[in-house]
Amino acid sequence: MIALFNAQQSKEIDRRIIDEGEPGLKLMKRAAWHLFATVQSHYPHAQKLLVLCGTGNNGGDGLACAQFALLAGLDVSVFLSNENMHGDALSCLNELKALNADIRPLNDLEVFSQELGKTDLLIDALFGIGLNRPLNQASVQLIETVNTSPCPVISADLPSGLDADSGKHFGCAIKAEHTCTFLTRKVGLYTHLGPDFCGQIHYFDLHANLPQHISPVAYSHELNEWQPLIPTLSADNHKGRMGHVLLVGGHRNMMGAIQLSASACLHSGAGLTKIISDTQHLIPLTQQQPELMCYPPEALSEQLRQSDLLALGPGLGLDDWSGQLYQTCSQNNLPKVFDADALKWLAKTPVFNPQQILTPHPGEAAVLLDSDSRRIQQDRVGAIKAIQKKYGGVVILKGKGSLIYDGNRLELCPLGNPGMAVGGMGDVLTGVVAALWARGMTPFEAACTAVYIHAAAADECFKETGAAGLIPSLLPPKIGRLIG
Ligand SMILES: NC(=O)C1=CN([C@@H]2O[C@H](COP(=O)(O)OP(=O)(O)OC[C@H]3O[C@@H](n4cnc5c(N)ncnc54)[C@H](O)[C@@H]3O)[C@@H](O)[C@H]2O)[C@@H](O)CC1
Ligand SMILES: Nc1ncnc2c1ncn2[C@@H]1O[C@H](COP(=O)(O)OP(=O)(O)O)[C@@H](O)[C@H]1O
Ligand SMILES: [K+]
Repeated sequence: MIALFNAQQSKEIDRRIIDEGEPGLKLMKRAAWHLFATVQSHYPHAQKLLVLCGTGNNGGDGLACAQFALLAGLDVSVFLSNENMHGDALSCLNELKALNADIRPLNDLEVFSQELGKTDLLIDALFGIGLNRPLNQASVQLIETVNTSPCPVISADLPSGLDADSGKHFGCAIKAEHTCTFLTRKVGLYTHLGPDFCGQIHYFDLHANLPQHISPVAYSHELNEWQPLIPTLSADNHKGRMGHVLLVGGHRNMMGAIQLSASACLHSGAGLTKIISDTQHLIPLTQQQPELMCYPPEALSEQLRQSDLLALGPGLGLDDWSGQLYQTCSQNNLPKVFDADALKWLAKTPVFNPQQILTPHPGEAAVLLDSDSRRIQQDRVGAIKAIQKKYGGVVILKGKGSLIYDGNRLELCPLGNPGMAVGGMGDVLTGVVAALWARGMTPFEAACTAVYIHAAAADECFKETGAAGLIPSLLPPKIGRLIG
């Protein structure tokens, strides 16, 4: 399990550690030592190092790293955005000056660019967690110069330009091959655009005693911490114990959506997987997957009485046919998983219900909050909390760094890959969530376990097929194996 913090908490932790007697300069030197050790282990042949330093303590990390590199015999050039430094960063600057280091002001982008062309590796120490406003034009141009150069980058604490809280950037951000992050793991490294900019993340606690009473924004676990929570099967197991799931959706032309959910639900171990769908789909659905029990819309009320859990939305549609099914389902008090079009129906007449799991992607989250997906992505943590507050239950906000929130705990799943951005991938997740909840897990555990297993199955598949070959129908058998 790892804990994820935002910038304000990270600053508070930093301050407390210093207040308790650990000098800031010592922490800075340790951070710099890890930066330099990362240079040595990942770029052992680098001879010429360029260190890009801002005016804050992030710049201080860079200056202290420059000192280690210089003492180790590397050819080091330091570019300073501004000489206006203070505190520990100023001490590091003075130490470096005493070594007659090559320190230059960043006042000519052309000179910087030429130097970068002769460099084996860049240390990015321009901005850390102190970045709190949009970058000015000069900083944007500087970062773009770095990003268009072939020179590899190690970022100190986080890629400069990235928002430690949300994973958005403040105009643009440095694209690093490695990011060495210190004291806390920042949530923005793991969600939204963060993973695109960070490269490989290395965490260093700087041998400090982290204060325990600051609760993190979110946690992240390993897949194998969720798997043991899946109920085990007794020798005299029978299908009545494994949950009866009713899936509702699959309007005309959208049979595939409900079919994918149903297949995932079956492979996740549900005792009975039943479908209410367009009448024309009933025979093909059964022919393709004989284990499924398929019913026409007229059988909905009867089947609601005979099921443990309802999953509503994949391929449901938004017309009268869909609306009638939605009305009947929403009035029923079975536990419910809402996905896809069901979320759009829910947004029309919001109801607070603790017995539900909502699975929006950012576009659907925007509908639920009457917002737009760009704003959702810029503050995914804020968005999932707002949805949960408005609608209740457990919410899964999908996308890179999928979040799961129950009003109390926030989990971030770091697994998954961009090949998952293909129609039908979310329908598969719905089936897994429904099956695990119906099998007796708590809704939060079912949601987390399903998200991790779904993403892990997609990562496994990606290794075999690549991104383009990763299609949702390949996932259910892999999901079955991961569930066991
Ligand atoms: N004890 C410590 O002091 C430690 C600090 N550490 C480093 O210190 C960093 C935090 O240091 P700071 O709080 O000084 O923050 P930063 O080094 O991120 O920089 C803040 C500076 O950048 C300026 N700034 C913010 N947004 C800007 C923008 N858009 N355009 C131009 N300038 C902007 C601020 O006015 C301020 O001067 C961490 O990220 C980490 O790298 C680590 O060395 C761990 C220990
Ligand atoms: N870039 C990505 N990285 C990780 N996971 C992703 C990425 N893009 C999509 N996903 C995952 O793929 C699934 C897509 O779901 P969704 O958008 O609802 O698809 P659909 O509605 O077509 O079934 C979600 O689980 C989401 O988290
Ligand atoms: K940085």
